Amino acid sequence: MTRRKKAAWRPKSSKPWNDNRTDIVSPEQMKNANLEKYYKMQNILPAEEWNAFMERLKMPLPTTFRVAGFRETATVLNDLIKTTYIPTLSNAIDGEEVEPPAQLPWYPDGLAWQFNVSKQVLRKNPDFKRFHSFLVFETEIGNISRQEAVSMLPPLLLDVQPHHVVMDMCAAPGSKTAQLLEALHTPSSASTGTGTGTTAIPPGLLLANDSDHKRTHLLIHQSARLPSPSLLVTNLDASIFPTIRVGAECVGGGNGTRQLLFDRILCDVPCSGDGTLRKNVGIWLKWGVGDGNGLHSLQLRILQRAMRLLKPGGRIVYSTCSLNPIENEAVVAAALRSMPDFMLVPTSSSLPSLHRRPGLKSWTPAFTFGGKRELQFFATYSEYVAALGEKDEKKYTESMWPPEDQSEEAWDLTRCMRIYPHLQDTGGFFIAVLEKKALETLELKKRQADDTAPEIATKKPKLEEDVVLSDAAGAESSAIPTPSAVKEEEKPDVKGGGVPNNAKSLPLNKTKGKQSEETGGTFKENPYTFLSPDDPIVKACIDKLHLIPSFPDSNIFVRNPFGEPARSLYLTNDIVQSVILNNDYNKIRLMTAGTKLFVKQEGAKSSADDSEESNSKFRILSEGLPVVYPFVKPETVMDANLVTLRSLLEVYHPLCENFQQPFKDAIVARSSGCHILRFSEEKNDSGSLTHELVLPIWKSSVSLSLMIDKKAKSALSLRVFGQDITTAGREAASNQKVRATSSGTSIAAKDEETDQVVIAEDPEQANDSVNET
Ligand SMILES: C[S@@+](CC[C@H](N)C(=O)[O-])C[C@H]1O[C@@H](n2cnc3c(N)ncnc32)[C@H](O)[C@@H]1O
Repeated sequence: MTRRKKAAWRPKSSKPWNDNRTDIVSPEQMKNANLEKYYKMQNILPAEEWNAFMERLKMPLPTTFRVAGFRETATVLNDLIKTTYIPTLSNAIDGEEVEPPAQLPWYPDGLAWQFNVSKQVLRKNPDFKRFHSFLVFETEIGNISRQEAVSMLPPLLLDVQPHHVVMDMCAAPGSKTAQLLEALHTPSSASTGTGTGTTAIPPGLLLANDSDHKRTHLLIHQSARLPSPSLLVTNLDASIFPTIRVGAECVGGGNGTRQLLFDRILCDVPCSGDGTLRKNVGIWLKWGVGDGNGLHSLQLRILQRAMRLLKPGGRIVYSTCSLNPIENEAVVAAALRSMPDFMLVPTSSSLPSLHRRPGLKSWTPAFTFGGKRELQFFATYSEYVAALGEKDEKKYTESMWPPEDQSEEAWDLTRCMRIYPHLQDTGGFFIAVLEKKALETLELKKRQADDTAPEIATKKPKLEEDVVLSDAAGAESSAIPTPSAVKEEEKPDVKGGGVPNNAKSLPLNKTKGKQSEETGGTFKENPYTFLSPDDPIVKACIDKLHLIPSFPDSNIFVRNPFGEPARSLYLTNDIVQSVILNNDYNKIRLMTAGTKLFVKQEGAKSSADDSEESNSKFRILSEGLPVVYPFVKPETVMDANLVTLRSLLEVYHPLCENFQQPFKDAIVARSSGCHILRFSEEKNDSGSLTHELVLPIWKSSVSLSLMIDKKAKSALSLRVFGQDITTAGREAASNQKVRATSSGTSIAAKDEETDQVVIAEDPEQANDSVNET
């Protein structure tokens, strides 16, 4: 379970950007004798760097953010930051040179930024204020993600491709999940930054898991910002993550089902979090050696489980925001020794402009005994055991000590990556990249080791599943003691919650209701019921949007046992559908899958009473449009210009007859219901659109509505027209003026009072768990 610290560690209120948390810990309190003693003993740094390291630990973190979302949108927004905002942000203020935001040099495509300006500057400088409100709006709608710089690293090193089967084992609140999803939707290598376009429906999948139910909801909220038919979210203990079955046709062909093995796994495990000291200043008061010691066993079990779920040739990134070797190198070393078919990938040449240090080869665990705070260091496990009194429990395992034999090059711990705060003004972090030997290498090794090799060589190659299972068996007989062996789960029972393997070839409506039969335990999610492509609502949605035949119309599901398209229709890709059909969603605690695509337009009136019209009451969600758009016949999309966009933003329901020609005639001729508008690049006196934009509208009998939410409208308005021209935006501005005038307080003074530089806080920060970045 997560080690969540008590109330004293949390902010009293949400303070998004005020990192200098003097409300909790004064600068004088930023010291901890045990912490210093412990890390000095570990020799984490050369002596001459120690002071710089400690000084930096006491300073607030600079603000970092990432331009998020699908690659094309992100690139457009990033260009806007570079061309519109940055040139205005380098003025001297009161004679003081202000550093404009700078791109993190190691982040692909320059999509991540860092800035470090005082609140005074943000208050005084109108250009910074303008930049700030741009960031606020774009963050609220998910185009910008405020994330610690070091926390952006693990997904980059995982090198996810669209065809990969990926798992994020400890995913909540989901900032790294969002990056992984982006990579899954970006053809070509996301890590090298060469990705350009977007894959609307990638063939691979991302399974994001977290054992904390509440935090899993945050994760779902976060990842909904990037609609993906390839996403699954589960709520399980990663250290005993069950076997997932999938139709053989999705994993190389054949009949029946196979165990789903992963190409890529991120283990961003729960940790003591002392690398986040600059942000979570409460750690200065609370840090204890027991935090890391107590987590070692869980961390190791999670990593070992990931290793068993990995395909041959696959890759795992293990990461923590802790500096403690017990949670880092010790876990990696023990895991490698328990499964010798893995190697550590050298990381020194990846992301060349990132300053990092190699992993440690030696360290000395420390403990406190008898309620005393004094640390006792033990160079070996046997010294520790010898020091225990008769009544003392032998709580810790040998795996916490450095391995004696470190001659194996493939397990060289210096291949791990350590990031320290003083190296490039970040938090502290640890990353190890592990790879499992490819199938051919494994088989060759088996043959060499086996006297009966010639006989085996004539047999069919082993299934991936068999190889993994035999590895697991090997692991359990390994000489290295591990905190607790993970049992290989039995194949899940597919009868209650799943359907036969050939479900897709069965009439799909036969699956309706099946999964609702078993709703054991406390898991109370609605079932997943796939609709037949012949379902009248599915057909109406497809017809209305003029989708081409390659649209995966048999992958649409609803979340009720009866297959009633009551409110929302969701879309998966083939492999996610196969996971849903071949597993009991209760047993795998499947919280959500795929992406919501169509929703019923409440209050929509049909102009005719026939059922075809009433089926057209469903509309495409704006978030789902990027997924569907590649399947829309281009000639059915309506062209519109900036004048039309302005009217749609300024008024909630502009009348069709008030639009300019030629759009007026075109929209009048359309039936009521959902339509898609396309705006091309354009510049006029009032605004400028630098990229093609597609938006959904709803036509009632006489008027139109732009079907994006208020915040998205405001953000779009700021981007295109340089100001918030929306009804909501105008109302908010005039209310603010009235409030300021009636209280006699200027808006600037108000800012001073709140003492914040505000961009909507990311949920990670809102939850303020000490053990994460
Ligand atoms: C460091 S945080 C993950 C941060 C996340 N990767 C991100 O970037 O937003 C660790 C997470 O592990 C979860 N966790 C703790 N124990 C777990 C377990 N046994 N299995 C799965 N998740 C666990 C916690 O709930 C927490 O959300």
